[in-house]
Amino acid sequence: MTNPLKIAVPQETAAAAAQAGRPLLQVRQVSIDYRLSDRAVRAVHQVSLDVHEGDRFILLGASGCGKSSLLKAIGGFIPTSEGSIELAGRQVQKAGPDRAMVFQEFDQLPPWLTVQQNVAFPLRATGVKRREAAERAFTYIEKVGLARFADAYPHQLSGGMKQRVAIARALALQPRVLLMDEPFAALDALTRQRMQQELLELWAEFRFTLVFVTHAIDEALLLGSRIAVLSPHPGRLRAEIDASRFDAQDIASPDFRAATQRIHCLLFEQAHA
Ligand SMILES: Nc1ncnc2c1ncn2[C@@H]1O[C@H](COP(=O)(O)OP(=O)(O)OP(=O)(O)O)[C@@H](O)[C@H]1O
Repeated sequence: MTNPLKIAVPQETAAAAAQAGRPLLQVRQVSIDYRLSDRAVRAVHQVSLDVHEGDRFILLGASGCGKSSLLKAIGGFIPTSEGSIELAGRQVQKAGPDRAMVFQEFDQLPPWLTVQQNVAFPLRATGVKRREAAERAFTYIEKVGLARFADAYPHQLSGGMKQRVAIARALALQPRVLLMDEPFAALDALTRQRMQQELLELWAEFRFTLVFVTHAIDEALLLGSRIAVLSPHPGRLRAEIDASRFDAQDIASPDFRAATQRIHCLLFEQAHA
């Protein structure tokens, strides 16, 4: 069955990029500094990454290593100090609907809007007609299993349900890249596991390109097809790991444990470097 709501890919750009064999997202020698009143803090130092169409790309590192800063720069929310970020061959300079973001916080949904309105609102803001926005919003609300809650307000939902709404809202925009900043970190362990599984199911259906920030090694191995391990403060690219062979059934396997150990060593060694 064809899916009319498959993530939209501008054909000419995608074809051109694919023809040139270029990654969808190119991060080149990017550094990010924050200016404080008396000094500058370097959060990210000369990181280069290639993210290809359909990748589930993980930015993994200890707290404070600059993962969120890098994600925000990809989103166009903060500037880089040096280097460049290109999406489909175009320089990222500001935020845009081609990069939808899901955050960790449960309060990312305007509380005065229903679930349906929360998902439809950004679509309307990007010029989608009212009826199409309503239909598309409801389709994605169904996809995340919240059809019965379309008229509920955020305060009537659990943390996991709010994150599902945030995911539906982001996917409904049909972005070129879905950016997720530790979206499950504030959930209890069981809900987190369920959400990870659901995210993989959504990916299997829509094959979106995902850039996902986490500090949890098991989450990175489960969700990622590729993992960029970042060293601590300022974040530098320490290693890139292929994680495409793992899924939920592998968690107890020797291969999964070995990969966990290897990443642990990378993080541990660098912490003492
Ligand atoms: N707005 C800001 N102003 C000044 N410094 C900042 C700002 N945001 C982040 N930083 C600093 O930049 C560094 C990287 O922060 P960032 O939040 O990107 O790291 P992170 O790896 O995502 O951390 P966490 O996992 O704890 O969220 C930290 O030292 C942090 O204190």
